[in-house]
Amino acid sequence: MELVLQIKDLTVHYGGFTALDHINLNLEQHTTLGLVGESGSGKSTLARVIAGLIAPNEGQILLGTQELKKKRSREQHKTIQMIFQNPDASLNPKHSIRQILSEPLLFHKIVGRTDVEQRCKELLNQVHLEQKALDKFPHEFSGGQRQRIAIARALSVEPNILIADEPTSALDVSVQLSVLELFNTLKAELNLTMLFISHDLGVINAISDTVAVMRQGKLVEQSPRDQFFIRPKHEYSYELLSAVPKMPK
Ligand SMILES: Nc1ncnc2c1ncn2[C@@H]1O[C@H](COP(=O)(O)OP(=O)(O)OP(=O)(O)O)[C@@H](O)[C@H]1O
Repeated sequence: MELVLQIKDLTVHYGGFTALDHINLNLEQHTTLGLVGESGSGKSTLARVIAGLIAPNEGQILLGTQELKKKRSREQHKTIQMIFQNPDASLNPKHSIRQILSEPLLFHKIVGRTDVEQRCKELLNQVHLEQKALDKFPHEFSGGQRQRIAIARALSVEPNILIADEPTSALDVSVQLSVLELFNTLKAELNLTMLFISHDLGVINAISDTVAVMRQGKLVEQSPRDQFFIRPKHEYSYELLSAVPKMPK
């Protein structure tokens, strides 16, 4: 299997506090890596460094064979897209859904002007929203629908890697499952490569091919999903698993 992303000895300090401590992690093409760990273990920091939102103090990020530096090219920015816990982080409230979806399509020259409308409709279709959504604004949608729009926006530029940071955690329990199912459908349909962050082991079990565990800024385990849930390698993973009252599946 081809490695699309390699993280080598990645370290991030916030002042005197070490949020990431020499992290090594590999992401294989067309697979989903589930990143799990307690609150404050460094999951979001890792996601942000990979997405280029924070510069690391030490270490390397390799995209294929190319090293991602602090200053990234437009192409490199396009390649890794991120979905946040709160969809509003990536949706401008003053813009219609048409504007929200067309802007990255045109900026990154994914399609020409004449094809933008059609591509926006296809993107909405992909996230199971109706085409009439194009004329509306973010506040006219529910939280789950807004997350679908954020997903469509991230997918619009045809990224190589999608990072989803707790994408269902801020949603009502009733819609969490449908958004998770959407991720699973998209994963299969589009052959996505994903880094999927969640503190919820049920969610991790449902979406991941591989599971990585973080604790206090360190990566303590990276194992195939089934192995992690049946026979984890690290003592801390056992602790996490035994803290869950009842696992789905
Ligand atoms: N900008 C910042 N300045 C200082 N400390 C920070 C900053 N961002 C995060 N931290 C600290 O770094 C540690 C890791 O935070 P991070 O958000 O990466 O963890 P997390 O595993 O994603 O947690 P959560 O699940 O609660 O989001 C935490 O102790 C946090 O308080």
